[in-house]
Amino acid sequence: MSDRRVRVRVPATSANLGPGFDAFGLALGLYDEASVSVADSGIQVEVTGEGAGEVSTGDDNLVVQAMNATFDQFGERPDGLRLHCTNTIPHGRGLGSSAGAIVAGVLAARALVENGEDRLDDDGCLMLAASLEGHPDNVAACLLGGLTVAWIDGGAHSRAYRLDPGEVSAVVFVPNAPVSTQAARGLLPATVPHADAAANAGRAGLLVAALAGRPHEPVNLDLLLAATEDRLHQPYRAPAMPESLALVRELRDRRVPAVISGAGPTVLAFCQELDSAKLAAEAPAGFVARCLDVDGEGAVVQRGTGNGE
Ligand SMILES: Nc1ncnc2c1ncn2[C@@H]1O[C@H](COP(=O)(O)OP(=O)(O)OP(=O)(O)O)[C@@H](O)[C@H]1O
Ligand SMILES: N[C@@H](CCO)C(=O)O
Repeated sequence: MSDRRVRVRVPATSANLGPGFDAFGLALGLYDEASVSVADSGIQVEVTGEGAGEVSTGDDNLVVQAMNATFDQFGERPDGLRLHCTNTIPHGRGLGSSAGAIVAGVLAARALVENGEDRLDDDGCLMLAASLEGHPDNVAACLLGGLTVAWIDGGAHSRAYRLDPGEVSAVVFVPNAPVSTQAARGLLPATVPHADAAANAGRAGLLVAALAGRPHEPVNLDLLLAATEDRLHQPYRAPAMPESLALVRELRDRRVPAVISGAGPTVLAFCQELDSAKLAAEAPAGFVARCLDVDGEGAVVQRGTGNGE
């Protein structure tokens, strides 16, 4: 092991953004932090904030699983680990908590291994994290920050392209109860009508143009309204999150570009920063609203600073 301590900060992410199912991701300014130190024996996990008292504190903790999967790629596991997670990303809400946990684990393990960066490059981390998560959209945005478009080459190799979005803010409306990604994916049909796929392809292209067309200039929200239209996943998920779909419809009727964030049930609405507080104040009963900036940094690793306590 090279460093015996490391701290990793990972952003929340919103996947899909409407038409980009399993492809688009946006990093948001809400963060989890994992502090890890190598110990002589055993695994000790402490969690504060989101997930405390709920997620496992054993070997099957998601951050630990991702660390062990990464150590196994290097063919070396430390004798013991201390992990302290300080979480603010809510779980099972469509804000990329599982991707954050996986990316934190992969990057922490790589930083703890001798010459880790030379032996597992950033593309390798993306591939490993995506294989653990099952799809690449959230992990890509979590690793790289900004707006990401992810795809899978040859059925196995996850890749991603990062863009800087123009000036835009997000308000997330987070419902009280979670819906697991697994359950929300279970609602999707095996096939979709060709017309729906064609409609989504056009909107997905428009979304990249609308969000990333002019860095440092305000995003055109009228264009973004059209660009965030989706037919591939949101309608099928309505039975699991009817209030969220109703809120998406209500906001869109008022010309606010709103989507289901990731697998839901959070609703993400795009706006200009000046309007975000007003929009958040209109959160209906059952939702807690937060104004979030886009994160441009992605995951950040600090060596020698994790105390694992
Ligand atoms: N920091 C964490 N530590 C341990 N386990 C976590 C952590 N974050 C998420 N998890 C696990 O992942 C589950 C949530 O994952 P899930 O994929 O269902 O939702 P999500 O990632 O929050 O949303 P989405 O994938 O739609 O963005 C939690 O219930 C928990 O088991
Ligand atoms: N693309 C994924 C994101 C959630 O992890 C989905 O919608 O199921």
